[in-house]
Amino acid sequence: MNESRNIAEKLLLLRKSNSFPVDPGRLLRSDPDRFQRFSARLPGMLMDYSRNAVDDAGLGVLHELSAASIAQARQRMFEGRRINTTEDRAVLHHVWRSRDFDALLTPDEARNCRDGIQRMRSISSSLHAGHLPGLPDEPVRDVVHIGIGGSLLGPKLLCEAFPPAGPTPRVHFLSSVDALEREQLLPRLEARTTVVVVVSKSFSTSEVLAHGERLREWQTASLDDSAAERRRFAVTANPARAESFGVPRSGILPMGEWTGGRFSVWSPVGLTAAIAMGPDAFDRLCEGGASMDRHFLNENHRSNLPVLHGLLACWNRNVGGLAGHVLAPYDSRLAGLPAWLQQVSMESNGKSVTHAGRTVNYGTSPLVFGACGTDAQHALFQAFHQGTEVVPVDFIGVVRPDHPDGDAHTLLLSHLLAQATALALGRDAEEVRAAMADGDAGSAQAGALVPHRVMPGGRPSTVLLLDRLVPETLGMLLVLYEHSVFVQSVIWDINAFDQWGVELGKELCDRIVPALSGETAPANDLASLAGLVEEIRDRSR
Ligand SMILES: O=P(O)(O)OC[C@H]1O[C@H](O)[C@H](O)[C@@H](O)[C@@H]1O
Repeated sequence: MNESRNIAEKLLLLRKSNSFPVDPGRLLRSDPDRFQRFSARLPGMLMDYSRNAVDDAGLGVLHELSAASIAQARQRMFEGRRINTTEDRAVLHHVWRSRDFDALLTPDEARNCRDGIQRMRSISSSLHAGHLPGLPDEPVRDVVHIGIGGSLLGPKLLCEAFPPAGPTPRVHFLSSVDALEREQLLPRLEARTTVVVVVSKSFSTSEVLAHGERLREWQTASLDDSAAERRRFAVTANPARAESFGVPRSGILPMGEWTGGRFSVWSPVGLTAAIAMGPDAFDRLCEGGASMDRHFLNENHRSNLPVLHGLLACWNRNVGGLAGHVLAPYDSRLAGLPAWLQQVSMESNGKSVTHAGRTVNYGTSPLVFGACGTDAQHALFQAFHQGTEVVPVDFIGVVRPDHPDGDAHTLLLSHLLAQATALALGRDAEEVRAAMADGDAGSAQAGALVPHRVMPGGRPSTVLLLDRLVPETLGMLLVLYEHSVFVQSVIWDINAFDQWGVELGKELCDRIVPALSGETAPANDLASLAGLVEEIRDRSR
């Protein structure tokens, strides 16, 4: 019997035992040392998981059940085994962080990657400085990054976290096939001072090609062919397609078949980010990420941040029966983090069959969402405090601000701590009445308010603190999440590295286009759409 499947099933049994989960409010009130024992540290980072619904016994069971499976799966990934079995691929995105290409790649691949990193460095260094590579007299003021999913979310997050220090180069992102954004952008750009970076592992994604073709047309309307080509770059695992699209070979950077899109920001897929933050800062990001890889590989599971984070996610999902997971970064520079993790978690672990193809009887990826605190407090948090769904929250804070307003920063971090505390401890009827004592708590009207003001508490959360938001700590944070998601996949016995679920929609779309544009009637198996297709066509006349 498969051991990983046993872990998830045993977690379900714990849920039925009624001893778990444990109210985190009760745990915090009864154990003054809980913070010390339920927190883990790395230089530059702290994870406080004391507000989770797990006690020593539960944590012990989690470690006991999972230790061997995690160690084995982790070793297989870092040894370069083909753990993405449905696509028969190794999972090697971590080599872009360690840059130790020779250990796991063929000599040709290693050479190609090293060359790719060097060219990425020199291209990004010129563009960061505001001119075309090798042509200091050709200014560049705008960079348009075209990509979707894994070919966009990581670079966008990094560009928001570490934007260029000066007014240029300005960075723009085009993803959705909705053309409005693009058509509003183009009149603001000048072809001679703009470079286009097309990022697509397959170089066949329809959204990306649609934008790419339009941008290519826009370039050639005002530039000769060679000037236009010099302003085009591509990152892909399919260089032949990029070349026939019109990107010169010197502008095509590799990403490797063994780099999953959602884990690709460390590879040349991060070119736009390296242009914005500068190549040195990009290297520091990768170093931070590599340090988290080493920690994940070598640290005892009891103080191993990705292992603990992943196990707690499974605890919440399978023992707590909780279907959501919220990210609340208390730093506007991390606004892109929820969208990035959404893809990393939901595309990796949004699966219902085990490696062996058996349908699971336990929950897998939670529904990940989130928004920056404190904005989220004024929109989402009411439901987290008093709603019928309990949603675990990751609070992410940065201890030292990069602005001079210390009072504002103290207020920001106080909000973070207050929310985590209120979720865990809540406020019972007696406390509500006491809090109302100044007013007329005894009146019938006030009494009727009490149930509305009771906060159930017992709601789990984790606090992740970065000393500062610098490339190294963000690299660590992203890798913490990547490996947490991997740990969850081990417990759930699912392949985190394929995404077959996105295929059917793409195939259907290809067949709907001719019907919607009036060339054909919807095929028989799409008859359920005939009414809608007709309505849309009628209404667009
Ligand atoms: O990089 P591309 O080949 O253009 O793919 C872009 C994205 O689209 C696909 O549909 C997948 O769902 C994503 O995993 C991928 O990141």
